[in-house]
Amino acid sequence: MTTPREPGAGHDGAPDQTDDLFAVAWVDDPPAVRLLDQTRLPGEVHVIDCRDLATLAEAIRSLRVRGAPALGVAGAYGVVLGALTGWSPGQAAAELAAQRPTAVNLGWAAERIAARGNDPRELLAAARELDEANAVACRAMGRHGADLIGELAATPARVLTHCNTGMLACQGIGTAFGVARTLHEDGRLSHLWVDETRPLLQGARLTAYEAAALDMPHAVLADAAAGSLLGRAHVDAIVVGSDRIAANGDVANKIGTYPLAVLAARHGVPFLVVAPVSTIDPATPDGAAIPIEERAPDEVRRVLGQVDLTPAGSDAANPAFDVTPAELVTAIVTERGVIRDPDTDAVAAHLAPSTAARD
Ligand SMILES: CSC[C@@H](O)[C@@H](O)C(=O)COP(=O)(O)O
Repeated sequence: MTTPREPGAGHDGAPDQTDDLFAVAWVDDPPAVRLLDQTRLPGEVHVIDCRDLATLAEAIRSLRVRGAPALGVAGAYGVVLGALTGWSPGQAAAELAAQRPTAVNLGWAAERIAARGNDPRELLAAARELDEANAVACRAMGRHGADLIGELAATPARVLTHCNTGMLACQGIGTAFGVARTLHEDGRLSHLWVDETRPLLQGARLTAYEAAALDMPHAVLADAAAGSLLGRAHVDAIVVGSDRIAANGDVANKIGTYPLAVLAARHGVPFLVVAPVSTIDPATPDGAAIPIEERAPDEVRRVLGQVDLTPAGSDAANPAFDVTPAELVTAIVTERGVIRDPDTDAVAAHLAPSTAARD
């Protein structure tokens, strides 16, 4: 199956060259959470329909759907699916949230939908609302982030990013990738440097796929090459997403993000974190309290499950995320605007006007 959306519908109402791309969709008959299987990209555009919670849970665990905001949408529709297949909404939310412990959007969205009661029609309406709000938030983040780069760096800018934070991770145009895309649409992106993002290569496989589909000037690099590019002044700004932002502004994101923040500080380059307000978790006081997902050693020992890299007897460490201390973050960009020099007070002030938007 390859055409999950109406041709030309776009992801936020605006037609683009990536209309066949999506992360998550709801299907009515028979009820299913439809996913574009991201483990098969870029080679194959393959769609799967999850008709029960166990199938969806496996898909989330194995990164067929991934990226914090898209996980939130999958969790939201997952609660609807659960309610239609014999689960209580609360149990369904807990089951889904347990699959990816670091990405706070998953549990947040699932619990938010579950709190709406037991009527599947009511749950579906709420999940659809959340899905659509994501796309709107992405556009706002893209604009705020692009304008901030225009202020902090020379444009057209050479931007470096990590992992995949585009429409595959978000449904809308993306978080960090949405900033690069907005710069591109403005004619202010000179080049996008794409970290390959070991071990699962979300940058090489997914971000490059989206950048190519949008004709964005880009190049993939080995993660370890970022320091060389910064050392030679080939990077004007680093822009990343996040899976959870603590109340003090510490940021969890894909493993390899923290070294980029250190490099950015060393070279005086702005380090921007772009994420919706729903990624800020006021219940997590600081980075040390963020649960870090440990994944299977084989993801490191074998290339995409196919080629052995290490001798049979070698163990491997595979933390999926790292934590960047707030002091290394130039600014956090949300759909509401910019948190400069984030700390506990600045984050609280950003949330203050309408905590209801997150709760
Ligand atoms: C907009 S997405 C922000 C993060 O979710 C993204 O940078 C990331 O780390 C994704 O990790 P993944 O393990 O692929 O789900």
